[in-house]
Amino acid sequence: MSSCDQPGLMPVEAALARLLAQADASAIVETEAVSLSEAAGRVLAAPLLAQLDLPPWDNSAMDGYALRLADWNGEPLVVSQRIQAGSAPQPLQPGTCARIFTGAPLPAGADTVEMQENAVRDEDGRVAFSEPLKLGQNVRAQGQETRSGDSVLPAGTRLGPIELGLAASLGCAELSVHRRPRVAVLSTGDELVEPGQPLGPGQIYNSNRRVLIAWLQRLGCEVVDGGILLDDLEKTRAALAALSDVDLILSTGGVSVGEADFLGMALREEGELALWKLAIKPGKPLTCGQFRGVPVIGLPGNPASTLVTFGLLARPYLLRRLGVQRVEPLGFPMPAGFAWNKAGKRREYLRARIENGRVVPYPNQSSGVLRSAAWAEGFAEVLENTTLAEGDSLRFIPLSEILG
Ligand SMILES: Nc1nc2c(c(=O)[nH]1)N[C@H]1C(S)=C(S)[C@@H](COP(=O)(O)OP(=O)(O)OC[C@H]3O[C@@H](n4cnc5c(N)ncnc54)[C@H](O)[C@@H]3O)O[C@H]1N2
Ligand code: MOO
Ligand SMILES: [Mg+2]
Repeated sequence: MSSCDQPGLMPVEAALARLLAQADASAIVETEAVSLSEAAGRVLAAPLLAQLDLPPWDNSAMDGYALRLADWNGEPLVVSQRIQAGSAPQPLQPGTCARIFTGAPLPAGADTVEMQENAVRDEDGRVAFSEPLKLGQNVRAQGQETRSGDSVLPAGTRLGPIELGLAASLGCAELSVHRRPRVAVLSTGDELVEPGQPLGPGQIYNSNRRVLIAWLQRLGCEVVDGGILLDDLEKTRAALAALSDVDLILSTGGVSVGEADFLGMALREEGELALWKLAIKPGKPLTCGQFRGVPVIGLPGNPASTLVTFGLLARPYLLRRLGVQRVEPLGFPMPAGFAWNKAGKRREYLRARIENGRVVPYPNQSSGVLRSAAWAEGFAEVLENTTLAEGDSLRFIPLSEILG
């Protein structure tokens, strides 16, 4: 990644634009074929082309009777066949109708279906229709959804339940997807201990590792768990050097201006460092660069800072490397349920909920408080240099938009 020579705080948009440009330049192009059962969360490497028409043939949208409208003179019709879904009908005998069910193929010659609620059968089994009929009513025409050869999903589509269902509807058993990005997770900090171990003096449990590993897995990444990295320049250098075969090294902590902030030192010595002091709160000291050619994103260690910067910057970067075009959450406008009196230089992402139609922030917005995010339903965005009165509109970004 190129270094940043801009003084002061970099706006969030500018940082994201740089990250996405880097992602485009290092797109993961290798592909593999996966079965539909393995494809959830993966990204299409080629457009999905329809191999057949959908529906494959004209069929009935209702349980009722199929007829050829031009043959009907208003008199009751004899029922000449019964067509269930999954059967192959005979051509319609002229001047008759066919009993038909939803999803069953229309017999050749029929062009109209009347639902059974508007049909009356007499003692002879003939059918009279009580309402006027319209040509083509209740017929789902062949190809009305998709024509063979249509591109139904573009390359770069993330495959969720709907896309998998669409592929299945077209008979695709396998899809061509980008290979999973290999992402190494390093948790830096002498103070860190894994859950299950006793806490010594000055120690805390490592929570960022769990957040990132679970989140990356949801994003379809292959995770290389680098465990805890002690605050030591030589160890940092060695840990980075051992990760020469990953697509991204993602670390937490050790990026501020403290004397134990070794990530930046290692990058400066043997790679490239762009220490982007971002106009974002939490998350200001996000660090990006490369170590011996491997991209590195150093997220700030405070748990809420890790969460916000991963969600708003590292996640879009990773998705873009897979060719996903729209990678930023949209969110939606909501009225603030609070006043914001002090305009800040950094854009704030408050961990917040919606209560009674208004956005309410968690009372403790310290960047060390992960509990704020567990309570929250999303981020309330307060733009830089902005004050808010209660009722003013702000953008609310639901966590559900970024957690997958
Ligand atoms: N003099 C200054 N000090 C700080 C500044 C500054 O501008 N000038 N920026 C502050 C901001 S903003 C942030 S954010 C933090 C970022 O610091 P680092 O990314 O270098 O992170 P550490 O110092 O290593 O840790 C910060 C905090 O987070 C805890 N932590 C770290 N890793 C984990 C983990 N895996 N799980 C749970 N908690 C973790 C760590 O114990 C610290 O409390 O710097 C400010 N300082
Ligand atoms: O990014 Mo820091 O978390 O603003 O405190
Ligand atoms: Mg640290």
